[in-house]
Amino acid sequence: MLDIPNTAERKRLSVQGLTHSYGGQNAISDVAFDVEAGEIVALLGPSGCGKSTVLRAIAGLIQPKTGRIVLGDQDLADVSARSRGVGMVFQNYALFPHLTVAENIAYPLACQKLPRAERKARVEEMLSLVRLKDYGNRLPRELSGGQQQRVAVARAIAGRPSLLLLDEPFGALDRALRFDLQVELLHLQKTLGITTLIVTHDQEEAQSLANRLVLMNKGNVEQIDTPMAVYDRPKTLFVNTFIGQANLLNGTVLHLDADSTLIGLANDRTLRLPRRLNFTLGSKVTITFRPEEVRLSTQPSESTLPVRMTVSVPLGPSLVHDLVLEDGTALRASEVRGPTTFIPEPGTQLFAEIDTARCHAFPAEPEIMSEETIQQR
Ligand SMILES: Nc1ncnc2c1ncn2[C@@H]1O[C@H](COP(=O)(O)OP(=O)(O)OP(=O)(O)O)[C@@H](O)[C@H]1O
Repeated sequence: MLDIPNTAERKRLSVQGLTHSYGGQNAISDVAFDVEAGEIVALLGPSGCGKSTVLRAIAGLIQPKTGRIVLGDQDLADVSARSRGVGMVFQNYALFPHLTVAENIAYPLACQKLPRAERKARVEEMLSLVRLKDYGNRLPRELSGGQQQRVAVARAIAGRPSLLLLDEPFGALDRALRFDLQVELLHLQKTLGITTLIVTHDQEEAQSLANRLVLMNKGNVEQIDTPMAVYDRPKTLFVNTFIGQANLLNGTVLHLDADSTLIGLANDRTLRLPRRLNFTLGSKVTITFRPEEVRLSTQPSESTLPVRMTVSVPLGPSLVHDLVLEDGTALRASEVRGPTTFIPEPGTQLFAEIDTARCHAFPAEPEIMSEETIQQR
């Protein structure tokens, strides 16, 4: 990898109160977040939540109804898409099919009216950077998907943008190649220090690439945090179920003490959380916990819930157990597999102990209660 100092001026991106609608329907509402200079942030959320709309507004491809976008100390409201100093990479590469790799990379430089000699040097530099030194004379169709995407990245950064926007850049590639390109992109981004915003619906991609995640749902931002904080301390039920797997139990607040809360579950079962929840007595709540926070045993104790084994599946180093509670609610438990790990037969009666210190509680949401109780993505 080349050492290229000062390829672009590092700039902070600030998105404030961004709202946009298509045909009267709000696609995004009051979206606000910052990307620090040189930082990589992922915009993450399910299909249709408004991620691309945010990206398009930042790139200047659409004019938002309200809100401000500031790059460095410049408000971009009156700056054309071309003059924003933004490099973009899309899922479908969008290379010019009739131009060679080198000509594709040189294209934005020609638009910038960079002198020919400098253009040539910059193309060489970019080809080295994305490890395609000997491919300059090929046409895009003579490259693999991964190589084409590397050219798209090279073209996006050739003009030394101060902001790089990536919209599902590896969505069309298979898993192994995705991973390789993610590692490469990280390396490139660190080398160049370009402020980067990546849009993805793939939580693993977001978690492995980004310093911070912006979680979007139905046009709104629900949480902005580091990947670990989002996993460990989700602020909403949506975030909790979208990132990683979560078991959901519906219950009612039965009793509140100074340092514990008793939750009533189906079949007169109860769960005691070791803290006072911020709910009133009688509130309907949804209690969540991760599969790795469930321990199974063959003997009941005061704090266990009876469960019946549906199936146990070995997944690489772990063993994943699908279970049902007495009322039919599905429950998933996982454990690290060892040489002596016991794999119970389907139908076995077991007892689940939930790590109540790590449970989260949210106001019950009727539409989620009627869905499958274990959310898997
Ligand atoms: N040009 C358009 N005209 C009308 N509605 C649109 C247009 N573009 C997007 N929308 C709608 O706006 C909402 C947000 O779309 P957007 O493309 O920003 O979502 P997204 O999170 O990027 O989704 P995906 O991951 O599927 O690309 C969706 O409901 C979508 O149907």
